Amino acid sequence: MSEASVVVHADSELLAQAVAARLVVKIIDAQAERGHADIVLTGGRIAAAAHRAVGALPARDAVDWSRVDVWWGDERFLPAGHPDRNETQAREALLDSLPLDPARIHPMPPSDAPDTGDDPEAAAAAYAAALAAAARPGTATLPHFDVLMLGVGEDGHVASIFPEHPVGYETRPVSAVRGSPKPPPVRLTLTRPAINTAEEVWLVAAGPDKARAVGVALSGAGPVQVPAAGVHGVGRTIWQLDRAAAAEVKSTFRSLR
Ligand SMILES: O=C1O[C@H](COP(=O)(O)O)[C@@H](O)[C@H](O)[C@H]1O
Repeated sequence: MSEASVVVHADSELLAQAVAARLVVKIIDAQAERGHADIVLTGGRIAAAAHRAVGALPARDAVDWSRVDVWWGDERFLPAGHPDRNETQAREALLDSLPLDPARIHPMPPSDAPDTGDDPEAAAAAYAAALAAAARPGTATLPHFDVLMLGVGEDGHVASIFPEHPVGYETRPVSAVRGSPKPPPVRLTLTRPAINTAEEVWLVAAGPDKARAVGVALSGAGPVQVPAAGVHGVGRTIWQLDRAAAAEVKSTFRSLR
């Protein structure tokens, strides 16, 4: 398991810009190394700000967007185009402005998909099949994720893995989530074993409401109690925070910007 590093930025705007810059460089490096890149997006407010920041970066043109596969770490199980879907928000904030190959954008199924309909378990299985179809040679179920981004909830949830929820024990790569404590109640999520195959996992959090969850997650909490404590990249795990979110992080971890 990789050691986590923590990078703290002065405020949420700088954090979003730094995440965006880091993402563009990561994609450029992955394309140089492998010919293409697989990135996993997250939802939430700081993710939306980072997506907008990528769109505003001149260096975005150094990426060959036609060779980027876009996946999601979780989704709110709602009809296609619903404004609360993580996919809808990412498309509006960034994806619609990039020359991506539509066949390489892989949203989790909506609740009105023609094949899986309003059945979240069927939708989770369909997403698992899409991931398996793109699996790297020699592995059965998942692509090589160059970078997988995660927001962090006030309760310490990541993706749609909520504290003490049965999904915290799931071993399949994708799961339906019923009874989410945060609306909407039905969601889809990559599970902890799937997340932990990514080369880099970035946990991104801003604002004072996240300080407690971040501090506890970095203090050795259990992964079912505090899901943010249980995720890591194979190569790197990077917590990218603003000062407010980092307020309860022990000083040994902090690298102030
Ligand atoms: O519902 C969700 O919330 C988290 C965190 O969102 P934030 O607005 O508090 O930053 C997000 O990471 C997750 O993808 C999303 O589905």
